[in-house]
Amino acid sequence: MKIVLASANKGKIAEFEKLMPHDEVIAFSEILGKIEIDEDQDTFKGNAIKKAQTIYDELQKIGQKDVIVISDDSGITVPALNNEPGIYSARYAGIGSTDKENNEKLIQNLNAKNLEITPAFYTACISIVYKNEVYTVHGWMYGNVINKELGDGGFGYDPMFIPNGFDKTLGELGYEAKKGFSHRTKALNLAKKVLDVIL
Ligand SMILES: O=c1[nH]c(=O)c2ncn([C@@H]3O[C@H](COP(=O)(O)OP(=O)(O)OP(=O)(O)O)[C@@H](O)[C@H]3O)c2[nH]1
Ligand SMILES: [Mg+2]
Repeated sequence: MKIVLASANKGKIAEFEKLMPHDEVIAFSEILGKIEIDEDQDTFKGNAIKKAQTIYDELQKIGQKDVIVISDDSGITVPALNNEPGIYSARYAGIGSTDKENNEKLIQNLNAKNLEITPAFYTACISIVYKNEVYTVHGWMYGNVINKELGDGGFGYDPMFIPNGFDKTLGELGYEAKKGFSHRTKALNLAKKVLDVIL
């Protein structure tokens, strides 16, 4: 069955395609074009459900009834910075900001507190909508964030994040390492169990 990803983030879409090599995975924009979804909920879960439900409803309107929609709302949390940026990770430096601008803002805020390295974690909430029922699962990845970017693998904050058990950033380690233990991998492994039950 066709799985529609309710995401416009190229980094995430590339990861989902690699994590689900046996499924027909398609980004919503290939069917529906550009849709802006206001991520106005106060949790990863709330925003993940809103994204999946919005895309599911749009597909129903054009007669694509028998689809599975999967969304991902994710971000990085730094306890020493009052849990910033958290659900605001994609727009930390303002709405429409690039990964580079968000990373610069995180570096500035770490430097303002003289933090060269401090604990941080990623959260991913994946929501599934199928036959108008909603399911959600979460995954986490723990480690430290540093006040500089190293490596150019991954996306977003990956060049600033050193996962527990490693001495390199995800930007240096690259996707093959990240996919073994990332927040998205863990959440998607649970999502696959949900799909096994409901399909
Ligand atoms: O280095 C990173 N490695 C990751 O594995 C990762 N996962 C999430 N993030 C950050 O958190 C925001 C999510 O925000 P978000 O869930 O709203 O996604 P988004 O707005 O980019 O796309 P969409 O899926 O909503 O269309 C993203 O932009 C990234 O900055 C990551 N950064
Ligand atoms: Mg978003």
